[in-house]
Amino acid sequence: MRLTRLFALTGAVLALLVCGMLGRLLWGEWEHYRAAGSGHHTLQLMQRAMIAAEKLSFERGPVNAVLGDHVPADPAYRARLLRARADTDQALAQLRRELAAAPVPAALAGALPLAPLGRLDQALAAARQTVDQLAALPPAQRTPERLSETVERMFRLVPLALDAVTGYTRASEQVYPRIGRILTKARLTVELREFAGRLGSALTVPLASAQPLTESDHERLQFLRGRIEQLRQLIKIPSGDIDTEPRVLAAVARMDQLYFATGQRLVTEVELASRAGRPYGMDTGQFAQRYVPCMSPILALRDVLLEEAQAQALRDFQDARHELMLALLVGAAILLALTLLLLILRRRVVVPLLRATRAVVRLGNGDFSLPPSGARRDDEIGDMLRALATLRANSMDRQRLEQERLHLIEELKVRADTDYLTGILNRRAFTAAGNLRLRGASERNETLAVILFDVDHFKSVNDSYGHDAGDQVLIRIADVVRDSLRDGEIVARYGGEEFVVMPACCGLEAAGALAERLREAIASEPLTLSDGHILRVTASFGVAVAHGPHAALDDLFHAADLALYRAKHNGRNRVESQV
Ligand SMILES: Nc1nc2c(ncn2[C@@H]2O[C@H](COP(=O)(O)OP(=O)(O)OP(=O)(O)O)[C@@H](O)[C@H]2O)c(=O)[nH]1
Repeated sequence: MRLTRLFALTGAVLALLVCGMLGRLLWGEWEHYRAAGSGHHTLQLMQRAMIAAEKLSFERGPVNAVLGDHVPADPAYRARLLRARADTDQALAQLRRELAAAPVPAALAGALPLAPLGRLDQALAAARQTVDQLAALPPAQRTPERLSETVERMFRLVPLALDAVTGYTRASEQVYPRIGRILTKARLTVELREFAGRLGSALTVPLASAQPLTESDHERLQFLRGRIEQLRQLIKIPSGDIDTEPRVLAAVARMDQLYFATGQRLVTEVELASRAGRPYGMDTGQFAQRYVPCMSPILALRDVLLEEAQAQALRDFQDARHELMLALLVGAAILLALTLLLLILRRRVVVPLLRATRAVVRLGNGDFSLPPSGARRDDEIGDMLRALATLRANSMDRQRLEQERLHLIEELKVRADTDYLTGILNRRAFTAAGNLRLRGASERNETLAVILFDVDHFKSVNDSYGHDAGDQVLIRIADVVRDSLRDGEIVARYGGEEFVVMPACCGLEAAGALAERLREAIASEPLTLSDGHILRVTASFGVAVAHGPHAALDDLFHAADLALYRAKHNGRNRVESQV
């Protein structure tokens, strides 16, 4: 796999892993944040439902007062009843608005008892109608049965509202278990308030009719007291930090003092008066005026608990939002760091490595055009690039040396084949070339000729003008002969003042003619020495040919040498051919 692809793949896998981890973290924080938000909302719904239940309980007080009064009822009692009804309607309307404004999460919708609210509306309208009808009757016609039935109808309203409270409490506990215990206590206080109200209402009929309590009334009072005490104990069961909160402790103490001491003593007084056959000394309205305020600490305790739960939910909501923001920031920082790390790795490692690889490949191909960059870096990549630069310099040196060596070999080769004085081929090179040509001529069944010539009286040139002048004569003769030859014809210095020519391909006659032309060229060319002297020299030529598969170069030379000898002997400056 290519390095770039491996790097891209590694980067993608790393990014995926980090994104997965961050996604998991963010999802957890988001869930926490949402749960805290939902908990906060359902808590508000629960509070609204509790207030509605409380208002329904309150409404019973003015109802009892109106039903216990004459016709028309005391306008103050009537006004209280209307105010209580308006308060109840307002509380229910607020609960509905709250529900409509910010619906609870779909998962909880089933847990929220919306149906009881509809039933409550119908039951409330019917109960109020019954109250109004009974209040319109003269007190004598308000039989205990009708009174207790009407009061019972009012009683039945509260459980419907409490159903909603219970539903919202469960929903709150479900989405937000942290405040579940506080909410349970709050719900118990609502129930306690309801039973406290019922305890008071149980005295409505006897007080309204100024009749003693029946055994059934006593039993009912007994039952309600038991349930109230039970609820009181349940509320006091320790359930965590909330029980040590000073505000909660103070609210519980006030409830004990005002309701469980004063309020219940009032009920006991009525009971004792009934048993002793004494008048009660108060009607229903007067009883309610003394008893109802004693129940307010119960609701105060509920409010304190709810405020604590709200505060806790708000704190958690803010904490969750803070945590979510922090997780988002940390996530963004991690992603940024990863991206930067990958970019730095790419820039500092991968790209230099790829460049170095390209440089090495080019070096291998003898191309030094890409100098490795970044050799100043103080790290391993820098070490590698410096080593690469050294390798490149060494390779360049080696290539230069190799070129010099080849040049030298070529030069040596030329020198080995060249006569140092005249620059034409020397005897060794001529012999090699001659053997090659002779072999080729034998194969093709052709004739090969050789012309051997020697400068006449050369010793006297040396003697008369000096050795240097002799050298100049030899150089000049070589030039003259070389200029006279055609392609494929070679000339060599055979030794001393003796030269040899090999024509391209010709017989004895043509070689003789060539020798004659060369002789004439030498003889007719005046040679000007460096000191200004002008010389004319001649040469004698011997021509011989070889033919056939067994021809040897030595024999050919020997034959030419014999012919040359004859040319010398016959007067010099002439051409003699093999006989
Ligand atoms: N200047 C010079 N002289 C050379 C060189 N090689 C040989 N000689 C001289 O050539 C002369 C040859 O002389 P000889 O063999 O007597 O022949 P010649 O004087 O040419 O007489 P013939 O060949 O009989 O015509 C000698 O004096 C050699 O020293 C050379 O490279 N340079």
